[in-house]
Amino acid sequence: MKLYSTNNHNLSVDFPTAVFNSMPADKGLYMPVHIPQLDQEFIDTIDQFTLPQIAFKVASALLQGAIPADDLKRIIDDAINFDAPVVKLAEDDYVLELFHGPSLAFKDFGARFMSRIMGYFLKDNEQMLDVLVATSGDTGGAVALGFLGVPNTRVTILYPKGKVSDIQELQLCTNGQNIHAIEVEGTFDDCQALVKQAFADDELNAKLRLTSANSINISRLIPQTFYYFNAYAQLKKQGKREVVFVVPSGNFGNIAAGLLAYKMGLPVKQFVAATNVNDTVPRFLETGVYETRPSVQTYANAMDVGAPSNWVRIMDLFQNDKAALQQILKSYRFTDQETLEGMQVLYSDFNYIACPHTAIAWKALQEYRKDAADKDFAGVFLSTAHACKFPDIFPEEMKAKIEIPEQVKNLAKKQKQSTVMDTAFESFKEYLNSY
Ligand SMILES: N[C@@H](CCOP(=O)(O)O)C(=O)O
Repeated sequence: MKLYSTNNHNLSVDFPTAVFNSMPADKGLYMPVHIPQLDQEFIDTIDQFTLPQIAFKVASALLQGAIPADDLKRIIDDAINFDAPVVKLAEDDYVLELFHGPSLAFKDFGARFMSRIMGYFLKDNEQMLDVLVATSGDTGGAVALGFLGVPNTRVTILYPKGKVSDIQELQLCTNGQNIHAIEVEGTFDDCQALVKQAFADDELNAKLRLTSANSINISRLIPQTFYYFNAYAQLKKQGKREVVFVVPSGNFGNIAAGLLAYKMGLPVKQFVAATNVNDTVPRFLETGVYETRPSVQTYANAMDVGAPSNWVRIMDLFQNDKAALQQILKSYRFTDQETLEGMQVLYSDFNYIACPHTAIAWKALQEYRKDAADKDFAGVFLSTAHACKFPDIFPEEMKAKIEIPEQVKNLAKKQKQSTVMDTAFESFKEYLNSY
C-alpha cells in the first residue's frame, strides 16, 4: 500500500511509515494512492458475511499486502470484537449503534485497530513510541483503552478543561500505567494545535518518537469504513438497497471514512453531515467559503471542532470538485435547543434514549427527508456514543432510564490523575521533554 500527501500528490510512502509519521512533513494528510474497488460479487452477497469477515475483506483491499493475511485477520478479530447493530426505529429510519465497544463510542473501532497495527509493527528493542492525542470528549477514552498496557508505548491525552463530561473525564484520567492526561485551559482546537505543533518541532522529534492517535492518522480511518459496509449488509438483508447515511460530524473523520467506502464501491444514495453550531462545513457547502472559527462549547461536545482536520481528505477524495461533492454530501447544523428537542422526541415517540450527537444526526435525517425529492430510501443515522456518557444533559425522567454499563460503574471508584496546563506550546514542550 502506498500513500501520498494531500499537499503533495507526488509523495509516496508505505503503510508503516504513514502510520508512525501520522502526518506528512508538509502538513497534509496521508491518503491511499490506489483506492481499490471491491468486486461486485462481494457487494451483491455482502449480507452473507459477518462484521469481522467484511472488515477483513475491506482492510485486505486497502492494505494490499502491507500485513500478511493471517496476521491481519488476527488483528481484526481481536480489535473488532463487538457488534455494530442496525436498529429499526420507524418505517424507514434506522440507527447504526456504534457504541458497543469498551469506551462506549465509535472511536473504539479506530483506536483498537490502530493500537494493534502499531503494536504489530513495533519491534521490542525500538525506541518508545509517544502517542499524542487531542480529544473533545470521546477519542481520548477510546485511545487510552486501546493502548493501555501496550508495550513500548506511552500515550499523552490533551483535553479541554471543563469541556468534557464527567464520565469522559474519568475515562481519560483514571487509567495509570502508560496513559497520561493533560487538561488544557482552552478549547479542543487549542489541544489539536498543540499536538500538531509538537509533530512539527525538530527538537522534540530528535528526542522522542512521536505519533498521533487522532483521525489524522490513516490507521484510525481505515477501520471506520468497516461499519458502513456492515450496515449496508444488514439493510440488504431486510431488502433495502437505497441507503442514506447521516453522520454526526466534528473532525469529519467518520464521514471521511464513509466517503472512502463509497469510493471503494459501497452503494450509497446520499451522505448527510450533521453538526452542532460548530458549522464550518455546512457554511462552506452553502457559501463556498471555507472559514474556520474557534470552537464553541455545546451539548454534543465530541463535535465541538472549529477546524475539522479531515476536511482536506474529503476535498481530496473529490479532486477538490465542490459540485461533485455537493451531489453526494448534504449538511445540516443544529443548536443545543434543537438537540434537546431531538433527544426528547426520540424518547417520547420511539422510546429511544440517544446521546446528543445521535440526536443531531436524527434531526438531520428528518430535515433531509423533508428536502429530498425522492423519499424512497432507508435513512441510517449513526449513533456515535452511549447516552450514559452525558447524564447531566438529560431531563430526570430520561436520565433514570439510561442503562449504566459495568465499565462506567467501575470508573467512579477510580482516582483521577491529570496535569493542568495553559495553551502555550512551551508548556507542552516542557512537559514532553520531562518524560
Ligand atoms: N470528536 C473527537 C475530536 C477528535 O477527533 P478525531 O477525529 O481525531 O477522533 C473527540 O471525541 O475527541
